[in-house]
Amino acid sequence: MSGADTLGAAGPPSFLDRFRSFREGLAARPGFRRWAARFPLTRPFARRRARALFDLCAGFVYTQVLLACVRLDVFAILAQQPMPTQRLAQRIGLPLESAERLMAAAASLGLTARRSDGAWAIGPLGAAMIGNDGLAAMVEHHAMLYADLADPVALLRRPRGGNALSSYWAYSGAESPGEVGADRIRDYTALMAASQPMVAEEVLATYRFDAHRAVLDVGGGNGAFLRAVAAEARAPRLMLFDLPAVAEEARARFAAAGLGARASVFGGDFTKDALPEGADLITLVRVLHDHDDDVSSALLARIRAALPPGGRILIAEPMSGTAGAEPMGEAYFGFYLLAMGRGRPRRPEEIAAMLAAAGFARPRLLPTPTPLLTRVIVADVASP
Ligand SMILES: CC(C)=CCC/C(C)=C/CC/C(C)=C/C=C/C(C)=C/C=C/C=C(C)/C=C/C=C(C)/C=C/C=C(C)/C=C/CC(C)(C)O
Ligand SMILES: C[S@@+](CC[C@H](N)C(=O)[O-])C[C@H]1O[C@@H](n2cnc3c(N)ncnc32)[C@H](O)[C@@H]1O
Repeated sequence: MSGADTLGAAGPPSFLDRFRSFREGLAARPGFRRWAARFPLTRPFARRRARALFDLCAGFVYTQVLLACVRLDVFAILAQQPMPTQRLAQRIGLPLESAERLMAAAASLGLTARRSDGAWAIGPLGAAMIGNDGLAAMVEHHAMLYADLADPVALLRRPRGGNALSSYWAYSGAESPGEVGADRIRDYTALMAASQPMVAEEVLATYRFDAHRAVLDVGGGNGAFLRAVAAEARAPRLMLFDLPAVAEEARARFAAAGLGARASVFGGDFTKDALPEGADLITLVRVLHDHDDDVSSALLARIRAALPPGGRILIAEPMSGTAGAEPMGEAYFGFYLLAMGRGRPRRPEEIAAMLAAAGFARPRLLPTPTPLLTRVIVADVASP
């Protein structure tokens, strides 16, 4: 992986920069836009831009169509059996006209599809929601995010914290995260466990855990990730560190899964407490981006201190600058974490630099099947 981020580096604008600036200068002129929308050679570009800008204007409406489908369980119903509007309306408890309106909207977004016999069926994007309870839970919990984003400029101006999301993620605003009680961790821990399968699938498709003696998952939630590892890899012992209230839940879940003897669970606060030793691999799954640079760097140093020579760290989370999924990092997680009050999505190069500063060597970005969902970086303890 290459070195530090070069954003903001001085230097003359490139040829491409100058071309873009010329092009956008033209596009900013209403008269040119009018002409380009009619001229056959520029018309396709004009239409594409109009559509892209319209999608940005309408994004909230689209997401509410999705939310209505999730709340009314439309995808599961249509996946079971396509049906005409009348029957669907009865099934989801909507007036006929509203069901027709919702289905037409959902079909235009690829969530459902109208068959040639007039019945509604699952669409390509609705099909991707089937069996993914975590995604449905994410869609539901966005109500808090949208409430916090109602005035985005105010959100950008005010000191961070004091939002719906910052109280939901109780550790993000807490003076002493270690004292956060069971009632404040329950909802986010359930959301993380529900959405963990889509992340674990990506990590397990990317990295083999078999070669390790013991894996410590720091910020491991109720243990969903480690249970997925245990199902694939027989060898490693399982170790989990999280806030005391979360750790208690993880302990109960491991016992219920028959993994009580294979798993050791530790409660604590990784901003203050040392991490348990004994693992040759420490994982951070959807943890680093939650924290500002000082806390993240200190956490990496603690992880380094807990690892033996030859030990390894694995970081799995969505990252900035993911080709083909740029808005996921910069726009979605950038603003999500702003509303949460802490942290930022980082580019792989930035994480690599933080790892080097904490005493890790050979950072590698491993290819995951769906980089939008998560990317994976591993690095090894540097030899002295
Ligand atoms: C046979 C023929 C002719 C054709 C085949 C067609 C074909 C190849 C179809 C492909 C089917 C396929 C494989 C579809 C795959 C679809 C996938 C993988 C869809 C995935 C979608 C994932 C989404 C929308 C993920 C959304 C994730 C969100 C919103 C995550 C939010 C996470 C949050 C808020 C995390 C919070 C934690 C914190 C606080 C930041 O730490
Ligand atoms: C976004 S969740 C990710 C959970 C899990 N790794 C997953 O991907 O499903 C972040 C986790 O870090 C834990 N955490 C946050 N701050 C912590 C701290 N100071 N000490 C220990 N754990 C902490 C949270 O309790 C939570 O379980």
